[in-house]
Amino acid sequence: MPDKLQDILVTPAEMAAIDRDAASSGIDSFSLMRSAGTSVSAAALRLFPAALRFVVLCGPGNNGGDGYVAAAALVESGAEVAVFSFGDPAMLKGDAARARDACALTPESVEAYRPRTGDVVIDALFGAGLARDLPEPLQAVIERVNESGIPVVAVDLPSGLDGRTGEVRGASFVAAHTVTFMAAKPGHVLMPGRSRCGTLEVADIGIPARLISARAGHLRVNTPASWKDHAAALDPATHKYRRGHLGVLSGGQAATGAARLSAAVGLRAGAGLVTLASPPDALAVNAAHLTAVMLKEVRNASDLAAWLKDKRLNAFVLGPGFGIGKKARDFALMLCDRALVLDADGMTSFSEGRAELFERIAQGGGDVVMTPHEGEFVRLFPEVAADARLSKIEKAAAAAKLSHAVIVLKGPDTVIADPSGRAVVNANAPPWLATAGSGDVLAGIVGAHLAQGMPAFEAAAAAVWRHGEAGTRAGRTATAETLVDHIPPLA
Ligand SMILES: NC(=O)C1=CN([C@@H]2O[C@H](COP(=O)(O)OP(=O)(O)OC[C@H]3O[C@@H](n4cnc5c(N)ncnc54)[C@H](OP(=O)(O)O)[C@@H]3O)[C@@H](O)[C@H]2O)[C@H](O)CC1
Ligand SMILES: [K+]
Repeated sequence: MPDKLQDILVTPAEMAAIDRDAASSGIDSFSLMRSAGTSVSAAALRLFPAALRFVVLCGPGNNGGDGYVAAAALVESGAEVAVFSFGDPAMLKGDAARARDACALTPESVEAYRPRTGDVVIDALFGAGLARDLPEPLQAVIERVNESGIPVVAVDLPSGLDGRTGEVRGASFVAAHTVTFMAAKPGHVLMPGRSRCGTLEVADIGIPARLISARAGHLRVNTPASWKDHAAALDPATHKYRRGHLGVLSGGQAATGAARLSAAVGLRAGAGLVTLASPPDALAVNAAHLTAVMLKEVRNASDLAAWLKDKRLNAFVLGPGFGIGKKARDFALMLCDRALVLDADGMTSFSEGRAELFERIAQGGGDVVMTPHEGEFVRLFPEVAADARLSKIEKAAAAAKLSHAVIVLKGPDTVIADPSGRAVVNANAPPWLATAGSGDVLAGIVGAHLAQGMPAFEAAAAAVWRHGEAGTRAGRTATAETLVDHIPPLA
C-alpha cells in the first residue's frame, strides 16, 4: 500500500466517488473487480490451506461480483468450491454480471446453506453498499455461520457492518480476516466493527493514490505519523522552563489521588515542571505523597488569579477528583485562555451553563482539550449524543465544532476531533486500559504535551497513543500507577 494511504480512513461514500473518478479517468472497472476478487481468493488460500471447501456467499451488488471472481479463482486453484447467492443472480448488472458469467458454478439460494466442518466461508454479501438493516432470513444465515465457528473471510467488510459507523445492521459476520480495498473504512476501526473484522488486510487493486487523496477527508487512524512532526520539534535538552510548566488542580482532602496521578504522569510525559495546586485542607495529604511534583496552595479564584500572573505556567489540567460545582466552573473559565485539559468533574460542572464555557473557549484563543467518556459526553453534548445517525467520529467532530475545543471521545475506539473536522481514531489501546484512574493519567499526558507547546489536536492524539502503548507495556495487570511507569518516549 502506498505510504501516503497507510493511515487514511475513507468513508463508503468517498470510496464510491473514488470508484467513479477511477472509471472516468479511463481505468477499467472490471479490472478493479478482478483484482479485488483475486486478492480475496489469495488470502483465503494463504490463511486456510487445509480448507475442505470454500463456500462463497454472493450478494446482489458489486461485493457479490468480487465473490464470483474469488469463486472462479478458487476453482482454478483446484479447491472444492460452492456458491450461494442472496437474490436472483440473473438480476446482477454490469461488472457483477460479468463476474457471474465468468464463474462456472451454479449458485444455490443462501438460505439453503448449512455449515459443514472443514468449510471456510467467503462473505461477499454486502460491502460498501449496505443501506439498511439486513432482512431476517439473512440474519438467521449469518447467526448460523457465526455459531458454527466456521472461519469467515470477509470481502471489504463483514456483511451487516456499516462501513461509515462500525454499527451492526441487524446482524453481522464475525470474520477471521477481512480484505478491504485501497484504504480502511471507519467501520473497520470503530467499535463494534473493529472487533468483527478479524485481521484487516488492505489490498492495492490499482486505483492511483492521487485519486484517493483527492477525495479523502481529514480522517485517519491515530499513529505517530499524525503528530510526529510536532514531537520531533521538542528538544529534550532545552532548559526546563522551555519544556513547559504544567499546573494540575487538586480536589479536597478526600479526593486528591486523581489529580496527583495526572501530575505525576505530567512529569513522566515530558513537562519541565509540574505544580499541584491544592486547597488548604488537602495540602498535608498531597505533601506527604509528592517528591518531584511541586505544591502550591490555591484556595479560591483570587489565589488562582494571583498564580496565573506567572506566565511560565503554560498548561493546566482541571477535573480529576476536583469536585463538581461553581468552583470548577469559575476556575475553568479563568483558564480557558491558557492551554487547558478539561476532564471529569471539570466537564460535568458545565452540564448546565455550557454556553459560557464554549464562548470563552472561542474567545480565549488557547488550546482547550476536553476528554469525555461516553457518560460525560451525553451530559455535555446531549443533542449530539442523541443523534442516532451520527458515527462516533461525526459525534466527536460535531462536539468539537460546538465547543471550539479539541474533543477526545474516549472508549476502546477513542476519537480525537478538532473544530475543523480533522479526526483520528485510536486503535492501540488494550482492553485492560479501562482501569480506575486511567483517565486521570491520560489527562496528565495531554497536559504535559500542551505544556511543551504542542498544538491541542496533536497533543491529544499523541497522548491517547502513548497512553495505549503504556497499557500494552504495563500488561494485563496494569493499574493507573503502573501505567505512569510505562509511558513510552514521545519521539
Ligand atoms: N472500492 C472499489 O474500488 C471497488 C469495490 N468493489 C466492491 O464493490 C462493493 C460495493 O458495491 P455496491 O454494488 O455499491 O454495494 P454492495 O455490493 O455492498 O451492495 C449493494 C446491493 O445491496 C443491496 N442492499 C443494500 N443493503 C441491503 C440490505 N440491508 N438488504 C438487502 N439488500 C441490500 C442494494 O440494494 P438497493 O435496493 O439498496 O439498491 C444493492 O443491490 C465494495 O464493497 C467492493 O466489495 C469492486 O468490485 C472493485 C472496486
Ligand atoms: K462482505
